[in-house]
This record gives sequence, structure tokens and C-alpha cells, in this order.
Amino acid sequence: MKVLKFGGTSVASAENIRRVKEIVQKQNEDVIVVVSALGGVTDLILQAARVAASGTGDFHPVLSEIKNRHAQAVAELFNGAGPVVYIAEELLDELEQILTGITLVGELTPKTLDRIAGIGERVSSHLVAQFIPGAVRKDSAELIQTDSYFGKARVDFEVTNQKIRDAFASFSGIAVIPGFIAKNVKGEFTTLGRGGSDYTAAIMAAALNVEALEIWTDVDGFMTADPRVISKAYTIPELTYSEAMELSHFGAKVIYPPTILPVYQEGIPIRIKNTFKPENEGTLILSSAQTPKDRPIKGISSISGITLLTLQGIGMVGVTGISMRLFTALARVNVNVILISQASSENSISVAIDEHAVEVAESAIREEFEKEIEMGQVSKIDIESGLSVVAIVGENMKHTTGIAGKLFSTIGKNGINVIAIAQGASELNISWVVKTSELRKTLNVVHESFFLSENVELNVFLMGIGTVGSNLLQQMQKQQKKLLDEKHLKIKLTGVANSRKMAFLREGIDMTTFREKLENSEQKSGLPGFIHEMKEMNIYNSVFVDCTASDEVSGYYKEVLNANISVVTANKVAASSDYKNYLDLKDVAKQKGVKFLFETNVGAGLPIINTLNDLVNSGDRILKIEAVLSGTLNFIFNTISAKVPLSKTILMAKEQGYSEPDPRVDLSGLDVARKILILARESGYPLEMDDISVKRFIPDALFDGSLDDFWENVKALDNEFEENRKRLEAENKKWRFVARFEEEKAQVGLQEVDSRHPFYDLEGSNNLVMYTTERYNEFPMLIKGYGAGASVTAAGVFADLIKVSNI
Ligand SMILES: NC(=O)C1=CN([C@@H]2O[C@H](COP(=O)(O)OP(=O)(O)OC[C@H]3O[C@@H](n4cnc5c(N)ncnc54)[C@H](OP(=O)(O)O)[C@@H]3O)[C@@H](O)[C@H]2O)C=CC1
Ligand SMILES: N[C@@H](CC=O)C(=O)O
Repeated sequence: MKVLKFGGTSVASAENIRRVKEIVQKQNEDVIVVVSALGGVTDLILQAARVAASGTGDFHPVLSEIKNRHAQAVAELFNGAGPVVYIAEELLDELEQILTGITLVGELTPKTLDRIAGIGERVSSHLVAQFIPGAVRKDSAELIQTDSYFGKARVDFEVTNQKIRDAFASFSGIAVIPGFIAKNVKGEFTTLGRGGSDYTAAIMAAALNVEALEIWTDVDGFMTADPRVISKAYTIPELTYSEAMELSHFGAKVIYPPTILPVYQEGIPIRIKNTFKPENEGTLILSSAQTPKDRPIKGISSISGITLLTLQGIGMVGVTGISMRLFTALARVNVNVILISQASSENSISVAIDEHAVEVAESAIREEFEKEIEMGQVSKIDIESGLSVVAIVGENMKHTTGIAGKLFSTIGKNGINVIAIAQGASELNISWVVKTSELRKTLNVVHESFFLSENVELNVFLMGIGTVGSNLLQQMQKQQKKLLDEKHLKIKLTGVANSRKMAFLREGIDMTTFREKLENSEQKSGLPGFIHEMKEMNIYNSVFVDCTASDEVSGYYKEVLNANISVVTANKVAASSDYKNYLDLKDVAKQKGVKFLFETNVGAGLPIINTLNDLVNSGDRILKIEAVLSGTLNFIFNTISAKVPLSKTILMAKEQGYSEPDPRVDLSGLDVARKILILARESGYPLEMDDISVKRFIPDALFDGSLDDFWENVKALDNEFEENRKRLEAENKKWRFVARFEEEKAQVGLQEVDSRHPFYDLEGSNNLVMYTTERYNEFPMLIKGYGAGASVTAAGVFADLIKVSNI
């Protein structure tokens, strides 16, 4: 024999009751079907009762709604005819009479409330019993005997078990019984409290020692986390009774915890099934459940609307009985304590309680500790609201080291502050308190780290979709699937902006249609707005990617890093800003456990900074750097000819994506000065921009005025450059714009090199860096290749991005 319990949603309508019938008829054994009231009906009854008792309103509209709900079900299931019509009418008339009585006396006692609260179950059990051919209805109120603690009556198991066993002694077939209701010894109706129908089912199952209890509901069972928050949450196949109890206690509303007790004592398995997807396996709850070895955590639960109440004072240290008095005071006023945390110094005790109970709890504590407060032994009662308790649950945690370490380091790295922690010695759960505003992020981070560790998610907020930014998106889009399949890295574009518009999408913006998304966005671009939105979205593993050349954007890095968001940037402004800012950014990133990466600041996608870091970190010392670091200038000097004048080469460099958005930054030597400054700093020398000597090869006057003026005026240099070029050609020399760093001094400037010089043959927009170090001394280390251009730069940014994920 089995007991099947169907909740309110499972019997909410005629259509759903048909599903119930199908499920019941598919059983190959005797079944007891326990039903709740039609979904929402119990709440309506309670609402009508409150309206009636208040004496200020009319309960009839609510009653009509209750009657209509049932009339509709009866009409659809029985064509509005048959004995069930009269039974339902009779029970609902009874409800009306009692509501009228409540209105007349203007009072609603718990006893009266219990008299009517279960009418929904009484009606629904008749409907279901009549609708399933061959089913008989039995009345649980006549089987379950309780005390007279109306609202949450306690079961007299001795009497109850006997009555149930007698009633089912020679039973076979299908029995339908109402959940939630019982009677006291005087024959008065009582109810079993919240989740009472689950409890009815468990009582029946335990009394008859059935083979299994099935709880049919509207979810697929216990999930690894709340699926409304974690889209990737999945059903947990098996749980132990204790794990199920813990998950339920911390907010998983799949089963009412006391339900578990009677069946747990008898070792009867509970299966949670979805009425609407009966083909799914659901969750099986039993004494010892299977847990994959690499998954010591079974699930994550959370409860919001929590307030943390902290009793604090040095007078509490070493004094016995403080905790006892605190908890007794709270128990006296019926306040349920959800989590307790006490430091070993005994200087404070914190309790997490429902936020609605704060006032009553605080005054009970003040009353209890009145004397200590007066004498200053208890200095204060601290109240912190807007909190949530989160718990990870799993029996196998106690056999596994490092869970807490992994948990709190993941949470910390994502900038989530843990306010209080509790872990019982049973190690069945670790629970902690966070701000509710951080709850979603907390759940995501923890779920990702314990359940989906094979997939790391990276949430990209991209500023700048010009030459480099748009190429980066193309590469990400192309590589997305491969990274997911082979590296388990899921890259999402969660925010994007140019100088005019910005757009955000938590689930990820389609990288092929991001331009349309941006054009259609109603959000005007703005740095403070972008950063605010990014912080508000509060997504774990977020990266801010700067593909602009803007100093305004780079001015926000510190704020971004401080929000535990990594920064990946192609923009050279920050790393070449004043030394203190450069150091600060590195320090903040380190402190916050996030990354600040700018490999593309020098040599685009070439591994110039990473190599330097490796050399320095492994104990080498940089003695000299000689380099060609401007793709634009090298391209210009390799392209200029009798047919292609200087002004044309500059335009070509811009068109081919080598130059800065404003090419004067390249031509003035500023871009190269920034690069050698960054390399000097990464080598460990605290240089400032003023320490770099820059020798310009273009008259200063060309850098004044607008960009349009520049394009117009630069043509005037063409003849002079052509003259010089001819001379150079005759001497078999080439122009190279060279950066040099040695003995803590750096300079950049134009050089004429002959064919013996290593820079002579440097083609196109290539860069070349020579590191002379203590180890690479006689023969310096050379790094050479494309030093500018959309695809190589985007690839460098992409590589930095991937580094953030630590895959
Ligand atoms: N090109 C290369 O080879 C290399 C470039 N870099 C660096 O990459 C960066 C980008 O260069 P590139 O792609 O060529 O530049 P582009 O001019 O092509 O693109 C710049 C992008 O930034 C956006 N933008 C500018 N200011 C802001 C702002 N305040 N807020 C939001 N968006 C803004 C622009 O928007 P809008 O279009 O609306 O103006 C545009 O989308 C530069 O810092 C450059 O130094 C680094 C290494 C190599
Ligand atoms: N404008 C730069 C691009 C790379 O940093 C260059 O030309 O080198």
C-alpha cells in the first residue's frame, strides 16, 4: 500500500483533478489519497473569517468566490449534477452559517476558525473520491485524534494509529481522505497547522507502515537551489531525511518539516513528485541517500526577511545562564530562532529571527536583561534588518575537509560580506547571514561553485565597441561554444556601451545582434550610470572591459575593482597615469581578489607584459629595454614612398585600425611614451610620465587645434618628409621610432637605422621588444610580431578575459 498526497495546486481545478485521477489509476496497488483544499481556498476561508470578525466588512464577496471555485469544478467534472453537488452545497452553507455567526458575535476564536478552516479539504476530498471510479472517501477527522491546541493541534498517536489501523484493516482499493483536519477527544474539529495535509499523509503512512509516501506537488522535487533565482538549479535525486529536513527548515517549501518525523521513525521512503510532470523521477527521501563523491553538498536554501538581533556587552563574558535567559525570553513570546551565532569570547550572541517578530523580541530581551542594561553589563541590543540566511546542506560534508574554506573564499572573492555564521557540530549544514541585496549573487556564486563547477561563468561588461571592442565581440561569439564545450567557460555579454547608449541583460546579450540591442536601448550612456547598473546587477564573476581610449572611463577603475569586479583594459591611460594611481589599482585588485589586466597596453596581443612579469617574478632583473612599440609609426615608416606621402600613410594607419582614435597620440610619441613607462613600471621602476624624454618628429603646432585641422595641416609636411625619405633611401637607412629604458631613464624618439640594426627589417605594423636582463644578457630576449590592429588587440583582450576566469 502507498499513501499519495496531492497539494492545493494539484487539485486547484477540474483539469488538475483529472490529472490526479490518472496518476491514482496508474498505481498497481492499494492507495490512500490525501488531498488539500482546491488551491487558494483555505486562504479565502481565512480571509472571509477575518472580514466577518472585523465587523467592518462583508464576507459574502469572498464566500461567493469560494462557492464559484467549487461550482466550476463540479460543473466541469460532474456536469453540475450528482450527490456531490448537494454535499458541496451543504458544506459551503455550513461555512456561510458560521461566518454569519462570527459576524454577529464579532469574534473569531481559534476553535471556531478550526471549525471552518478545513472545509476546503472536506469538499475537495468528496470531489476527488466521487471522480475516481471505485474510490471511497474516508474521513480523517474521525481517524486522527488530537489535543485541543486549535490551529496546530498535537496528535494522540496511540489513539490515532489504532483508529487508522482499524479503519484500514481489511481495506483494498482507493481511499480518498481530506488532509489538514482532525478532531479532539470531544469530537470538535482541530487542524494540524501549516502544511497539515503533508502531515496527515505522513500520519496515515506511518500508522499503516506503508511501502512509500508520495507527495505530489507542483515542482520536480527538491532542487539544488531556488529555480526562480538559479536557472541552472536541478532536481536532487536522493536526500536523507535529515537533509530534507534541513533544506525545508531553510526555506525549501517542498515539504513541511514535521511531516517527515512519523515516516522517518518508521523508515518509510518519501518521494516528491510533480503532478504536472509525472514522468520525472522527483526526489527520493530515505535513511541513507546516495551522494556523488565530488558533491558533498546536496542543496542550498535561503530565507529572506530576517533580522539579526545581537546582545552585546563585556559583562556577559564568563557569566553562566545568559544564553538560557535569552532563549527563554524569546520562547516566552513565541519567537522562533532561525540561526544562532556566538563568538567564543562570549562577548555577544546573535540570533536571526523573522523580521516581523523584532519588536516583540526586542522588548522581551530588554525586559529580561533590564538590570544588566542598567548596570552597563549589557551595552546594547543591536538590530540589523534586511538580511537573509543562506544554508548549504549535505550529510557528506562531515567527511570532507575544505568545504567551509571553499565556500567563504568564493563568497569573499565576489565581494559579499558575511554578517554571521553558524555550523552545528553535526556538520550537516553551514548557514550564514548576508544582506538580502546580496542574496541572488550569493546563491549564484555558491551554486556555481558547488554544483556547476564544471562550468565557470564570466559576465562581461564591455565599454567601447569600436575597432577593438567590436572585434572582441566577434571573437567571443565565434569561440563561445568551443570554450563552453572544451574549457567549461561560459562567456556572457551582460552589459555593453558606446559613447551614446548602453544596454544590459542579466541572461546575456546576443553577441551577433548587440548593435541593434544598443541602438534600441533607451538607456543613455554615462559612466556613473554604467557603473551603477553593473554594481546593482551584482552578478558574480563580473569583468569590466575597457575598449575605449577615454581617460574618463579609466578614472572609474578603482570604483569598479572596489566592487569586486575585475578590470581588463586595452586603454593605456590608467597604467600610465601617475604612479600612485597605477599602484593603487594593483593594490585594490589584490585586496579584493580580482584582476586588473592590461596586456594589450603594450604591443597589442603580443605577450610583452606577461613575459616581463614572468621574468621579474622568477627573480630576473631588467637591465635594458629597447623596442619599437608603435604599430602605427612602424607602418607609416614602412609604407611611405614616392607615391604614398606621409599624410596618406597616417590615414591608412587609421583605416587599418592601427592608430589611436586620435592618431596625434601616436604621432606625438605619447602612445610610445605610455608604453615604455608601463614596461619600466612592470620592471619594478617607479617612473612618472615626466621622467620619459619624448623627441617629437612632427612640429608641435600640428598638435594644437582640432582633429580636422590636423588632417588638413598635416599635408603640408608631405614634401619635407619626401625629401628626407629620399636621402634615407640613398643612405640605405630606415626610420624607426624607438623606445629605450636603461638605468632608470627612458626616452622615445625617431632613429635612423641601417641594415645592421635589429630594427631595420621590422615589417609593416610589427613591434619588437628586446629585453636585456641579468639572465638574458649577452643575447637579449626578443619578442616580435603584429603590434597593432583590431584582431590581434581583441585577441589580447580576450586572452586577458579568459585569465580572469582562472580556467
Ligand atoms: N587599435 C589597436 O591596435 C590597439 C588599440 N588599443 C587601445 O584600444 C582602445 C580602443 O581603440 P579603438 O577600438 O581603436 O578605438 P575606437 O575609436 O574604434 O572605439 C572606441 C570606442 O569607445 C567608445 N567610447 C569612447 N568614449 C566613451 C565613453 N566615455 N563611454 C563609453 N564609450 C566610449 C566609442 O563610442 P562611440 O563610437 O560612440 O564614440 C567607441 O565605441 C584604445 O584605448 C587603444 O589605445 C590597444 C592596443 C592596440
Ligand atoms: N596605436 C597603437 C595601437 C597599439 O597600442 C599603435 O599604433 O601601436
